[in-house]
Amino acid sequence: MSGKLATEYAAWQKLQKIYDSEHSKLVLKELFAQDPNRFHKFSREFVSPDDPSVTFLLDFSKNLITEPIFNTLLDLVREAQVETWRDKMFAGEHINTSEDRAVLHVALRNFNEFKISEAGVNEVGNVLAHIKEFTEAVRSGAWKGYTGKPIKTIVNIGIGGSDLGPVMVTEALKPYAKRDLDAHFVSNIDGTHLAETLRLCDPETTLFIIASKTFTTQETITNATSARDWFLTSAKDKAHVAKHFVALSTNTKAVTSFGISEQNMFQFWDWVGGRYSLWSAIGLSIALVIGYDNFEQLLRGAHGMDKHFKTAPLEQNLPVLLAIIGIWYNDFYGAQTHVLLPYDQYLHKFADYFQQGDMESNGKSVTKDGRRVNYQTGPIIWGAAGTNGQHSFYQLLHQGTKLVPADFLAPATTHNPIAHSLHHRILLSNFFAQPEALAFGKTEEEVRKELGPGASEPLVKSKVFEGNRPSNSIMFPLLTPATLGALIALYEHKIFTQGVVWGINSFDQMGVELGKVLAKNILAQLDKPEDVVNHDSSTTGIIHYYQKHRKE
Ligand SMILES: O=P(O)(O)OC[C@H]1O[C@H](O)[C@H](O)[C@@H](O)[C@@H]1O
Repeated sequence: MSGKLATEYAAWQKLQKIYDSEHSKLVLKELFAQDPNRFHKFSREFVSPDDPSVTFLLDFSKNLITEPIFNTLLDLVREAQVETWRDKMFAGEHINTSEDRAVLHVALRNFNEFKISEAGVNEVGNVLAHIKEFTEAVRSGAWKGYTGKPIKTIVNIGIGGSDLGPVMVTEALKPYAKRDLDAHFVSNIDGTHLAETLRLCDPETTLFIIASKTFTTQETITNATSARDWFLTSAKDKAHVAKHFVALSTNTKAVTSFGISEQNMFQFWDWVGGRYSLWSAIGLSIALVIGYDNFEQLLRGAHGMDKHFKTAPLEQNLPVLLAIIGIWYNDFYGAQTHVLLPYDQYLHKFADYFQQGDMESNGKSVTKDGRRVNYQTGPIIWGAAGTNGQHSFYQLLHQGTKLVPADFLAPATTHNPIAHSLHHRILLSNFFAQPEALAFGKTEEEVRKELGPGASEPLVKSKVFEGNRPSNSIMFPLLTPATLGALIALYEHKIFTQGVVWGINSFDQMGVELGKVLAKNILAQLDKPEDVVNHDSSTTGIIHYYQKHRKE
C-alpha cells in the first residue's frame, strides 16, 4: 500500500496483459498434462514453527496459473509493500488510520514473543489469567449460583464479532467440550432468539456472558437487559446479578453502569477489532466450553501461523498464496464470490464466520487515501459444510455460467470414526472427487461414449462438464484446537494481504453505521402514522402497512 491504486502497479498492468492474451489458453487439463511436477510446484506443507503436530497441506495446483503468473502475482505483493505493512501491524503502528488504532489481534496470542509496545499489550497475560481462574471455577462447580448450585448453562449475549467467533469455535471444537455444560448464543434483537433460549435455562444455574466491545450495541444491550429482568423475576435481589452476569468489553464505564462490577468484567482493548476478537476476552465462552488449556492451544496454533506469516518468504507464505490466488480471480477473471467448503461437520459455521471476517474487512470501495478504487475489492464469501452443499448448490458450481473459486478443507482423521470410519472415507472420497470434477470435467466425447449411439443431442450437451473450474484444497491431520487456531489465522492474514494490495483499510467498518442511525430515527416514529416523516414513499408505505397490521 503505497498511496497508489492497485491498477497503478506495474505488476498489476502486467497481470492484465497476461490475462488478456493468455486466459483462454489456461486449461487445467493441459497444464497438468504438460507438467508432471505441477502438484509439487504448487502445493505447500505448513508446519507450525512452535509445534510440528500443527500442520496442513495447501494444494493450489488446481488453479488457473502458470509460473509466470504466480511470479507476477508475488511481484504485485512486493510492489504493494505487503511485508512492510505486515511489519507495521506486528509492531503496533496505527495502521487502522480512519480510527487511529493499532491492529493487534496478534498480540492476544503472542505469549511475549514479538516485542510490541502499545498500551494494554502487557495486560494480555493478566486477562488470560483471569479467564483461566474463572473458567476453572465455573467448570469445577466451585462458582455457585445464587441458590448455591453450580452453573450448568452459559448464555453468550453478543452480536457480530462478539458472537460469530465463539459460535464457530465452540461448534468446531465440540469434541473437546464439557458435555454437561450447555452453551447458547443469543445475538439477534428479534425477541424470539432470547425467548427460545431462556426456555432452556434455569435462572439458578445459568451464567450470562454479555459480550460487547463497545457495550453500546443496541441488540446486545437490549437482550442483556431483558435477560437480567428475566433473571431478577426469580432471583429478586439485585445483589445476585454478580453471580450470574459477567461482561466482556473495552468499556468499563458502560459495564458498571449496567450493574456488572469491574471484578466480573474481562477487559480487552480498542486495538482488537470485533471480527478479530475471539482470541481476546470475547473467547471466554470458548474457554468455558473447551477448558482453558484447549483455549490456550487455540491461541498457540494461531501464533504459529503468525510467525509463519511474519517470516516465511512470500512464495512459501500460505496467507500470501491464498491472497494472490483470490486476487487473480477477483480482479482479472471478474469472479464475484468465493466459496468455503469444509468437509467437516464441526466446521459448519466456518463460512458464516468468515463472511464477517472477510466482507466487513475488505468490503470497501475507497482507499486509505480517500481515492475511489477502479477495481474489485473483497469477494462475497459463502459456503456450507460438505457433503450437504453437493445436494443443493454444487450444480451451479459445476455447470453454471459463473466462475466460483472454491476452498475445500478436510481432516484426514475424524473425531467420530463410526462404522470403522466408513462415513469418513465416504466424506473424503467426495472431498477428493469434487475438486477433480470441477477442474477436469467431462468432455462431449466421454458423454457420447457413455450414452452410446442414438443419444439425443440436447441430452449429450446437458451432461457435459466443461471443467477448468479452480479450487484450493487444504487438508490437515485432525481438527484440534491448535490446528483450528492456525487455520483461522491463515484466513485472517489472507484478508490482510488482499487489503494491502487493494490499498483499503481492512480494519474499520463505517459501512454498518448508516443503517443503525436510520433505525434509531425510525424507532421513534413507529407509534403513530403522523409521526412517520422525512422518508421516501416506499419506506413510509411499508411503515404504514406495519402500523395498520400490528396487534401490540
Ligand atoms: O462488540 P460490539 O461492540 O457489541 O460490536 C458488535 C459488532 O457490531 C458492529 O456492527 C460491527 O460492525 C461489528 O464489527 C461488531 O463486531
